Amino acid sequence: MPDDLPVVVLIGAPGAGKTRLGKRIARLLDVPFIDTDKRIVAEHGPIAQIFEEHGEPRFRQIEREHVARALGEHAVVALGGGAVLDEDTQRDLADRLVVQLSVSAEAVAKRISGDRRPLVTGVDAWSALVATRRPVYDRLADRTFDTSSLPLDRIAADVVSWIQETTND
Ligand SMILES: Nc1ncnc2c1ncn2[C@@H]1O[C@H](COP(=O)(O)OP(=O)(O)O)[C@@H](O)[C@H]1O
Ligand SMILES: O=C(O)C1=C[C@@H](OP(=O)(O)O)[C@@H](O)[C@H](O)C1
Ligand SMILES: [Mg+2]
Repeated sequence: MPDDLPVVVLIGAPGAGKTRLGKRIARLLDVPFIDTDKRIVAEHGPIAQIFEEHGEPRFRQIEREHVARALGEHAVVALGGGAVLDEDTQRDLADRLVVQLSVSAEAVAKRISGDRRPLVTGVDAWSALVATRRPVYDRLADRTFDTSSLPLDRIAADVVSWIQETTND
């Protein structure tokens, strides 16, 4: 894998586990971990506040800048769930190794209760959001791993094995 490209990019629904699993996958592979949302928050403050004060389009603009930068770094990169809506990001992801993390509505319900994500106000809102995005996630992903029922460590190990098989070909 070239030094200036991500080892893997994680995409998928909010609550699928991109942030948590990304951290574990990076640790197992001994490479840096980048969560684009974390960088956005460090620079601009809480995501809910950006949405409130400047609106979603401004958040997507800021997000695109951070995604573009992260996609040029050697790391495990976890994107926010809506980052793939950007057409430039879709183009960029076409030649990166991309893993989609998926989760069922039943499993996500527990994970998103009391959530601070502005677009995820409940399971119905989550389901509607994911239904519109699913074709994009599916089109961009080289492989999908479901996170609904297995423990995080097991999924991280499965993703790492797959990355190693794929990149050793
Ligand atoms: N495989 C899993 N089993 C149980 N809980 C999980 C699993 N993956 C993620 N979670 C939980 O779901 C919540 C959302 O995970 P997070 O990594 O923030 O998702 P994302 O970044 O995809 O929105 C966290 O509380 C996390 O602990
Ligand atoms: O799905 C979305 O549009 C969003 C998902 C969040 O990230 P996670 O998918 O990591 O929760 C975060 O980027 C923001 O609240 C918007
Ligand atoms: Mg996340």
